[in-house]
Amino acid sequence: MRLDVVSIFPEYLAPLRQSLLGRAVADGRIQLEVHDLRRWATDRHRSVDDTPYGGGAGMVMRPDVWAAALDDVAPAGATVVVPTPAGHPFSQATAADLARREHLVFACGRYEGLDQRVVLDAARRVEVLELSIGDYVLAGGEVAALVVIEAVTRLLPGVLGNPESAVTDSFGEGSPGLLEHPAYTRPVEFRGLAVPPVLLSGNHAAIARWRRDESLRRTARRRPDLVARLDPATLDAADRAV
Ligand SMILES: Nc1cc(-c2ccc3ccn(Cc4ccc(CN5CCCC5)cc4)c3c2)n[nH]1
Repeated sequence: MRLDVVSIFPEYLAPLRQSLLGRAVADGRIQLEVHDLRRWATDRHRSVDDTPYGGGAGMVMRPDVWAAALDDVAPAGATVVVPTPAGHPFSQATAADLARREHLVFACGRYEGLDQRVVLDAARRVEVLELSIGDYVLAGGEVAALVVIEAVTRLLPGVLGNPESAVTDSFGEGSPGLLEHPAYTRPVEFRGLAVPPVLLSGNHAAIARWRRDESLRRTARRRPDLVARLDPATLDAADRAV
């Protein structure tokens, strides 16, 4: 997979060169290039923003600068991801879809976002996805790009340490729509808090049942919205008793 990120704060993307992802980049399993948007600015002040038509607070990022950047960085066949508070909700399903693509380009805006014609023009020749990572407003797209890139690249074979967990995570295929159960490790007692005895029992059926129950309880308590979406066919009699 090739990743290109365009931003006026390229150093914001430095975390992509750390940890497992950084190693995948260093050994060429992932190609990563971060570009400073100002490279495509034309005037001597290298300005990238201007006042909004129709008035309103803040500044909007200029279409000419962004279009020039995407012309260079996003060839036919690339997928352009534009983080925005107004985007389609980013989900594990979206991450799995993006993980199957060869070339992702992230257009990270600042100020009040990009002139909409940047999206409209790019969509004429590549797929453009406007994505929101949650219902809160960040100061720019860089952190959202880091979130999407991490969620996507951890699904790539050979990038994640433990391929198994990508399946059993809360929103992975392993346990559809349930939050994951609590996890424990040594010591067996810590500051007066014990590990649930079932986990020490070696009774794998009882352990699986306990984990399932805990997932159902947590999901019912913290995410009633997910419970509403659960497919009743995936709930057995014991589930219904929780
Ligand atoms: N999931 C998620 C993604 C982002 C995000 C992504 C890219 C950019 C680029 C600039 N901004 C700041 C920003 C500030 C104000 C407005 C204006 N809107 C009016 C009403 C609510 C806000 C838009 C945009 C970003 C924010 N935030 N949250």
